[in-house]
Amino acid sequence: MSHGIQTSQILDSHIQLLTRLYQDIGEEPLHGIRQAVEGDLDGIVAEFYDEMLREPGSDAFLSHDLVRQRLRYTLAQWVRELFTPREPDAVPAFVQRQLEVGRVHARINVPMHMVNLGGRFLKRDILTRVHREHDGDLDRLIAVCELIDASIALINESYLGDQMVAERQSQALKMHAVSQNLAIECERLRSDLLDWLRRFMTRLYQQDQPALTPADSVRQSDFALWLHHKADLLFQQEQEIAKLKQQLAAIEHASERAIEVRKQGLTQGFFEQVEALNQGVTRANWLLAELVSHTLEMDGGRDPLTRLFNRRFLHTILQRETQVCIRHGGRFALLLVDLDHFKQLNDRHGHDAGDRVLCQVAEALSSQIRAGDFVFRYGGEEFLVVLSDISPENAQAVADKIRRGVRELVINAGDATIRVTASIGLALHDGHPDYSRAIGNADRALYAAKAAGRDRVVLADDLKADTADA
Ligand SMILES: Nc1nc2c(ncn2[C@@H]2O[C@H](COP(=O)(O)OP(=O)(O)OP(=O)(O)O)[C@@H](O)[C@H]2O)c(=O)[nH]1
Repeated sequence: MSHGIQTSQILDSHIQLLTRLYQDIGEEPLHGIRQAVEGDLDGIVAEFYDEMLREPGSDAFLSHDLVRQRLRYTLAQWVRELFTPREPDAVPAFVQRQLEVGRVHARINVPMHMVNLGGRFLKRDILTRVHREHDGDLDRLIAVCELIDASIALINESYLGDQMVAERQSQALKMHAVSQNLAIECERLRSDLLDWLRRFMTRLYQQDQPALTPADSVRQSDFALWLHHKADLLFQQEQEIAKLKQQLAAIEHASERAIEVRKQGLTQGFFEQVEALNQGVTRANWLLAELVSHTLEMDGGRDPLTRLFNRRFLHTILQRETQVCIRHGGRFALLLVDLDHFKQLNDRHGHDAGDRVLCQVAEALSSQIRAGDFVFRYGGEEFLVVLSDISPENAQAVADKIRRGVRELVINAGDATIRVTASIGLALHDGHPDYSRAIGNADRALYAAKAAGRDRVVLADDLKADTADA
């Protein structure tokens, strides 16, 4: 998931603010606050939890046993850390930890008003204790408010950034069809450039001394206007757009040269120039088509090689699966499928053969799952299968079927035939609101499958130590 929304400027201002805050409050008052809090940290956490659970809707992300256990621990840590004196060089790491809290909230889908409410409960509880311990010392009370507010602001900032990205992704998923307009626009532009070329050539051939005005320049074509005014807004591939602009400049140059040499008649040099112009236009049209098809693939969230989903919609899909499971019961399963010794395969048979293997494995995976399941290309030779609403036994059976399916593939690579195997880590969603736990579990199971000799399925639940973070 992208965390790019927190621009460095915003981060810097948070760092500066907190650095100043810690300096202004000073060590001694902070120790005092911490002492007052530390004396009854369990009480503060318990009250917080009880109060939050009284809020309608909070059980969706608070009622899981692991959350309960972990929350007690992490909240206590958070409070302790907030009121610990901090040297300026320790502030950036502290800021990063607050941002991470916001990201977890976004992943779990905790509504922001709940976070703010939590902040208010904490403030009230902590202020009460500091007031009692320090005889209502105003400076300390203000320090408590300022530190909690600054930290909640950071958490919310990062939460909003991630929610915005998630919202954009789910909009994009829904609006996928709209991007098809781009393909139509691309066709129109390509034919516009060809039209320009035809008009230009007609003039060149008809007139010995072509009197071309600036309006005849390729710069004035729809293609050029679109490229200079709109392409930057539509596409993110700056380098490709820059190439296209260079190509347009080359066409312009070739057309000016063609006018010059035409003045000497229909010479060999003229025909060479015409040929250069033709090639320039063909290349520009090719570059445009590449740009658009790449964008359509990215927009559709598809991996260009295998046509499987890329990671783009992973967050949206897993978050929805998690919510469905929490609301309606049932479990989903994750299979992390990694091809064995793929590097060797590439080295022995070449990268193209490796690509062919990936495509066939992708097809095999897609053919083994039900209509409501998803397959993602998760990384180079790694795939993630999401099996929705499935029992542990059935998930295990699908995983085995997939493993056997990969094993049975015979892929032709020139003279050779290639066989592959896959290791699979299987994890069932355990009801925890943060789906990244299930991914972590599948990852550990995959690692165990590799370590145990590959070409096998390992179930995360069978691993002894579950070191996942809640
Ligand atoms: N042909 C091809 N190869 C790729 C692609 N993406 C990643 N790879 C290659 O996949 C290989 C993965 O190698 P490793 O991560 O070392 O894993 P491995 O060789 O499969 O070994 P194990 O996973 O331990 O069994 C690398 O050599 C990558 O270059 C791709 O799109 N096409």
